[in-house]
Amino acid sequence: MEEYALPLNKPLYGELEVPGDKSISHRAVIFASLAEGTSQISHFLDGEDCMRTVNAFQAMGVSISKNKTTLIVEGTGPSNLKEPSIPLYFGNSGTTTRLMIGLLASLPIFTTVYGDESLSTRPMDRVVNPLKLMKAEINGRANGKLLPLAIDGKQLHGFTYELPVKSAQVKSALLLAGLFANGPTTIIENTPTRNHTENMLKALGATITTRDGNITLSPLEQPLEPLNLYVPGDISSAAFFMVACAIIPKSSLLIRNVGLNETRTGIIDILERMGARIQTKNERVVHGEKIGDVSISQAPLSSTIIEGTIIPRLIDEIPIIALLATQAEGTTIIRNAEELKVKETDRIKAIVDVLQTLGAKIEGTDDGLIIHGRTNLTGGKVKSFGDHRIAMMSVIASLISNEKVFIDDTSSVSISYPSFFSDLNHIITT
Ligand SMILES: O=C(O)C1=C[C@@H](OP(=O)(O)O)[C@@H](O)[C@H](O)C1
Ligand SMILES: C=C(OP(=O)(O)O)C(=O)O
Repeated sequence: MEEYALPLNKPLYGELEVPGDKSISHRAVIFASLAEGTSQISHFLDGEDCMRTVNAFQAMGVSISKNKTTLIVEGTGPSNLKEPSIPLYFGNSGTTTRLMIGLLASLPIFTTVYGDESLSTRPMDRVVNPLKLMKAEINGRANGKLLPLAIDGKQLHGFTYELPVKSAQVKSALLLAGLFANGPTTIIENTPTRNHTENMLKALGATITTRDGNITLSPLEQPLEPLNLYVPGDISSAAFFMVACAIIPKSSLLIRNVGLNETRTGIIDILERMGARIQTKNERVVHGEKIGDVSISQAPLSSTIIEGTIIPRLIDEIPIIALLATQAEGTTIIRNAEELKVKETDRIKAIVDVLQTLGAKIEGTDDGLIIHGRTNLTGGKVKSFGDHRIAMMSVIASLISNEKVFIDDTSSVSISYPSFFSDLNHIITT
């Protein structure tokens, strides 16, 4: 058990820039590798998940070098990607896996892909089944539902597909496959999910239209252009400190250069709605993505209902939003968030387990959570289930608990936020 003897209830104060956005970092490596020529990606997130994507392209012969958080990618173009001689290991990263399955299915190479224990339980049929409709040849455990998978890549058929799950990973996998198909691909999305793939494809010269939830992509006729990209700060990482500031008295923080793409800013809407003092400033568009500074300070909070189209706009922030709700007056209800059950762990169960242990009044439902606030959190021994977002939520909970919180393992923070503890130490007042 690790001990969290961080200064309890000390305000957070100052300025900070969080590491690059995980979703954009993955996509930047993929498109830079598919482009022909040299790309430069600065403020890249060098967390474990994004490095899995880097390693996959290195195994296919792409030269990628990293100097601090700047990546130089010598894109080979799709036809020069080599067949990897060993299986590709995707660790804990759902995004790497789903996106790469889509791409690999459409390239003329044979690959096998696998992951860690958590990833090996996560559903892959959500990408494998539609790819099979495009005539992909993919086999794997449980009839292709689970890793490991063997992918016999070939030219696929363009198609029209209505997404049955609210998932940007599925959408992106099919768009990547569609880039090299023999006709256009249309994805119908009833609830908008993060649109970084579409934004980047547009910026790099692909023919793609997005209207009323219909995304239509034409196969590439010429190579993608190399990128020169600054990756905005990850709002999903900033969310931990936004919430910490909202619940610790006398806190005040400015987080600079945060990605403010509207498909990701549900956390800001919820903080505003619950009464936190939060403002975005200095908004601008950098390489097709909105970016700005976020200032936040503590204020009395009230409960809310979180459901419907906002859910994909804050899906990864639900663990920290649950903690926020324990500090708000009244009952907060989260619905339509069944996707939480197939993340790194069943996050509905994990959130309830951690917060109940710390004395919160919280129950899980089939598609969300009910949280009765406001409660003073006690200390206790909690398990993070090897899930980075549960570990970081538990650390923030320790900051407002009356007694010490012991967390079994926090090493998973390096999956999405390797500098989480040093950033926290930087803004914590002593
Ligand atoms: O496309 C992406 O980069 C991501 C999409 C989301 O997953 P789903 O598409 O499964 O909802 C999110 O939870 C994940 O952290 C990153
Ligand atoms: C769900 C997440 O990531 P992934 O699906 O890429 O593993 C996450 O980062 O919270």
